[in-house]
Amino acid sequence: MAHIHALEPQVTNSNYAKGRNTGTGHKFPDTPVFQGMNKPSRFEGDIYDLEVTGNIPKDINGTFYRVQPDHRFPPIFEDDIHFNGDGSVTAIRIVDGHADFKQRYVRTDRYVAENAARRNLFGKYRNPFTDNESVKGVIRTASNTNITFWRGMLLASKEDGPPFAMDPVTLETIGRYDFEGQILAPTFTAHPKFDPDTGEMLCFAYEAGTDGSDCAADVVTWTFDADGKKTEELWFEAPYAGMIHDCGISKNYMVLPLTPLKMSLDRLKQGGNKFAWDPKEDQWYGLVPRRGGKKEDVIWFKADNGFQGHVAGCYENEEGKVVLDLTVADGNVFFWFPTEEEVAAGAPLKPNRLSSPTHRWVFDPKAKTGTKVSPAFTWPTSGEFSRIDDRWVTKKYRHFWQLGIDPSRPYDFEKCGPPAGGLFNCIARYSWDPENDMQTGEEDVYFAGPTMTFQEPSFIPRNGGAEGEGYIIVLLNHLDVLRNDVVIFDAQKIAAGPVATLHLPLKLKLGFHGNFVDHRDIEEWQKRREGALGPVKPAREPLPWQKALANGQIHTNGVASEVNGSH
Ligand SMILES: C=Cc1ccc(O)c(OC)c1
Ligand SMILES: [Fe+2]
Repeated sequence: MAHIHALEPQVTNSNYAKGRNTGTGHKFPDTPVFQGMNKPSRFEGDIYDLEVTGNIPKDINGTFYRVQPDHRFPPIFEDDIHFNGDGSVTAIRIVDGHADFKQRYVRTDRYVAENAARRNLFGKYRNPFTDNESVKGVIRTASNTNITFWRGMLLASKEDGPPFAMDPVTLETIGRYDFEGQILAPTFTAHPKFDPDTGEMLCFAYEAGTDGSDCAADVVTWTFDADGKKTEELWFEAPYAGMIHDCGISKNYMVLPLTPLKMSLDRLKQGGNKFAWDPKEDQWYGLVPRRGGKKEDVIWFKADNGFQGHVAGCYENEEGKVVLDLTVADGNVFFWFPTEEEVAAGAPLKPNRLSSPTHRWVFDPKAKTGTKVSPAFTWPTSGEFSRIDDRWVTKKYRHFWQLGIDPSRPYDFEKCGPPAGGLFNCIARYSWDPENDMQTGEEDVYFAGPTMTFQEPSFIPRNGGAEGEGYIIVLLNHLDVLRNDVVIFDAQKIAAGPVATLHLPLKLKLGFHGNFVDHRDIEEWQKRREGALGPVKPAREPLPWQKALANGQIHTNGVASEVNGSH
């Protein structure tokens, strides 16, 4: 009798018929989204004292957190996308030249429901019309995009839902976090920003008006002071219902990049994609006053079509204008959300060949809304995932680090296949040159090698150091042997290569964002929370849209903002 494995090519897809999970098998799709480096890891566990090549600097005492989408169960739809995977958090605790590893899923409401059913119940990315009936009204977010530290807790976030709080030491999920009842909106950004001088958290949400799935243009911005009290809340409308992923903050403004990836409720109802790329639409930037602003005060700038990546720095220059530096690609980065025309034509999905330089925009707060702008200049860095020394958020900064895409370098296609997640084969420090009007500057580049790519870097400040003095910590993907390392560079000497390589005995997934947290901050908050402040309080009540749904009410646009009492 043939061994069962000999039959594998025939049985692999027994789980899918006509693109849908039939429930007859328990295997992930055979698509590139679930293969090779992208194969679900689904691992939770701990590794004490990782193997190290080189020396971990003794002055690092803290934890590097990062989060990855990692589907727990074979998806309902065979063509599911990476962005729809469950959030799974990595913690690399570094102390005294040693490093320990921990990996845990975020126990979202989605996780809990699917875990109990031992199967996927939520359908397509941000399309509740494709869900199993049993999870109607359950918060769908997978909390898979960023992990930030706030007042003694980690917040795992994804822009389609509220954040979930986790314990920074154990990675146990505490629960959905509503800022002690202060945020009842259905959505929350994956890119909250922290003002290093005031201790405030600046955050926002888009598609924020009703149930988080209305495809409308309602936007809200919030500020929390260092004591966790909400001090600002401003509701307004974006020029169109598109994606607003990252933001920049200066001392007096928040800048919201609006990307021409458009939402459509009709499309969702037909079981289609959440977003469609619109190559004819402008990229926009909303300039939002940080203090006491009214909705009439929000100024929108537009520029020729482009796809905004992540923000490096943002600050106000000597003339009081707002400078925003970020990568902007010249086409649709999210090729899995093609144009409506491409979908109608059944065009196959394929990555676009794009250039992605770093743009500098300079916005005049006295300009009229709708003003057309073009970049002040561009630095042809060709990359993504910019980071700075976060102590310089809101300030004129010198250094940023970015992953680079350099197709002129050797790549071992035979061993690695197409580069999963993009050919991020370089990491670089870029330092604006004050002698050259800060328009270009020094490039300090390290090439990973022909079988390796990087994930997003994070900066670790050196105690008492000047701007950019410290380390860069970053995940390295071994695409040939499907394993990950964590590498640490001297932040000022990237080209010199890693000072330490921490070897993981396993493969993670391609993640998105991460942050380093100094251990003194964790300890200080532990003391406060063991004392008068008390433990982190998760949300106690369902969100307004959930209550409305449970009462059979139709949750119309504006209901949530009335509940929030802000108009
Ligand atoms: C990188 C951007 C991005 C934008 C939206 C998402 O839902 C996401 O999920 C991982 C990632
Ligand atoms: Fe992001």
